[in-house]
Amino acid sequence: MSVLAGVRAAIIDLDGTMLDTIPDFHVAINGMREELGLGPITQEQIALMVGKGSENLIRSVLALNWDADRIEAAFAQAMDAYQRHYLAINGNYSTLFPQVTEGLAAMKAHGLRLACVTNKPISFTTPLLKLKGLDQFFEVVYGGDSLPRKKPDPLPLRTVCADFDLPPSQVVAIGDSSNDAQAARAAGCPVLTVPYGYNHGESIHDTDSDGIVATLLEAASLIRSHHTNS
Ligand SMILES: O=C(O)COP(=O)(O)O
Ligand SMILES: [Mg+2]
Repeated sequence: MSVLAGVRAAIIDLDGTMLDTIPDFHVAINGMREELGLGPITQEQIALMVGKGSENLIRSVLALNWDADRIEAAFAQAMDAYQRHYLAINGNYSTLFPQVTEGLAAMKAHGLRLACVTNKPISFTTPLLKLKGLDQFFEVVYGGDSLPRKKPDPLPLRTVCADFDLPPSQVVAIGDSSNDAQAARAAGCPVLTVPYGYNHGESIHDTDSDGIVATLLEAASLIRSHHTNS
């Protein structure tokens, strides 16, 4: 996988890559639904809708019951309720996927610079990274509302490359979904995917990437092996 040979930095996705946040989403979404007079939905339903930011998630959740006009009429109230419920429990039900901390530590030890780019709002992201002890690894963190456009647009990845003063070919993106892969391809970054996250109900094998890694620790080893071989 020679595309990894010159890699000097990594951009890591959050939901579905570092943290299993579906249980947090589940509590917050059902809290919002209850306020709107709607019944609870399952974690499995929510996992199909996560990855394209809060607005998309709320619209998808409401579309289970309501038509477009009704969604628009209630959207501001729904977002307000969702944000309030999410911030009240942010991180309490979510867990680290296996070997995330070890993988990030290994990447740092190999001299890689690290950024986190997520479609999660930055007001959720910053306290969550801190609570889970992940903030220490990242020089740069962008949420879904930090920049004018979010993934799958390449802007957040290109911005990190500029921040690090590195060409995209030297910055690998690692994520769990086709959003991450599309953003990376459009930015010109190599991309690795993990198979355990949320890929809109699609197999990660159908997503265009430079390789599937079982954990972030495996990603760290793979990047290192290409350094030492190059
Ligand atoms: O909140 C989301 O849409 C998920 O975001 P992420 O997978 O980009 O971290
Ligand atoms: Mg993700």
